[in-house]
Amino acid sequence: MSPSADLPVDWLLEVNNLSCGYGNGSVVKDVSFSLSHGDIGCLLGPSGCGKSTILRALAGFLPLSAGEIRLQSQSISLPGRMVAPEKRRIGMVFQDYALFPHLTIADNVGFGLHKENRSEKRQKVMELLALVHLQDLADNYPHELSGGQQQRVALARALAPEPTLILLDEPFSNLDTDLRRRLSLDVRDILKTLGISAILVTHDQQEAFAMCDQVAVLKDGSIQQWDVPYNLYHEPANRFVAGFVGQGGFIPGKALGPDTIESELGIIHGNRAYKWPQGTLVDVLIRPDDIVYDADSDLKPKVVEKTFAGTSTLYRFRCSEDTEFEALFRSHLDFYLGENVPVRVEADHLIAFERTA
Ligand SMILES: Nc1ncnc2c1ncn2[C@@H]1O[C@H](COP(=O)(O)OP(=O)(O)OP(=O)(O)O)[C@@H](O)[C@H]1O
Repeated sequence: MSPSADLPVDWLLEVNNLSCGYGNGSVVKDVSFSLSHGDIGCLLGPSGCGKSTILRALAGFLPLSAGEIRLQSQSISLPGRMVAPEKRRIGMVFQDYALFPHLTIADNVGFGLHKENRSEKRQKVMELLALVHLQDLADNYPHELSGGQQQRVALARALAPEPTLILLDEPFSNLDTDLRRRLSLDVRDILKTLGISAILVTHDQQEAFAMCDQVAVLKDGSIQQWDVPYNLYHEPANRFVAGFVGQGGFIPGKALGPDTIESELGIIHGNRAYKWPQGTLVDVLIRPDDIVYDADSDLKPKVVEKTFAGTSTLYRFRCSEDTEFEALFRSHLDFYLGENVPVRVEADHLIAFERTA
């Protein structure tokens, strides 16, 4: 859980109004967020939005043009002043593992350990390898391991110097879907067990939601919302977040009252009051799980697309040219293309934005 806003917080990481980029241009603009001790944060967004650039600034590889980065209340980056990367106590795990091919797994993990004597080092390395379930492969070489195993070694190596913060740059993107799901949960467990905070960069929102306590959704170098996954999905701050996070699309509507909207799907009541005057034209977010099958409903949109996905089927329905939406039904509810299906809206969260065009 994140601390409540009215309590004084002992932040591990504070990023205040950070701007940075390459050459004279700013790629990241006025980014601010804070991470508390033991939390896992995420930078989520489309390709090119600046996720890795923020990570490079956190690691100390990129100077700031404005703002400040503080770690454990110490300033580590300001315009014109940076603590060197190796002095930050920040570990990194990359997409391509970046293991040394000529070193054994044990030597890879122990590479950054300089203070310990030989036997202390071996003991620490074996403890870390046990943590990532690879103690039996200590004397093997990287090329003898699978991608998932190599990424576990990379994590163990990053954890060895006991960093304050770990940065994970798309660490699972070279792995197949099943493995990346399992490994992301394993990594979360390991970090939580050790109480180590992390920032994960990913464009996979399922991974972000499963692994992280706080997520920043980025667009064009700016944070659109920094929040817990539940709020990003159910309380998106703007239209971009609403469209980027989760499935769903917008249908046109008209405000009848602060929490009531009239649309081709009927009157939609919500859980929040908006300040629009009555009659305001709005776009309402409809998620596939907001639509339920109801044999008694008079609303009977037509199936225009159908995607079978095993236990469920995703339907695309059309009421009119302006009003199309998706619905996810258990696959025993089997309808044919062109069929008119009785449905109704069952949305706990009313998400709508004033229509701009
Ligand atoms: N070394 C560089 N020199 C100049 N421009 C760069 C450099 N690295 C990245 N950029 C530019 O900065 C912008 C943000 O890149 P960044 O790698 O931070 O995006 P990203 O969100 O991590 O994208 P992806 O998900 O594709 O990795 C892009 O427009 C990119 O072209």
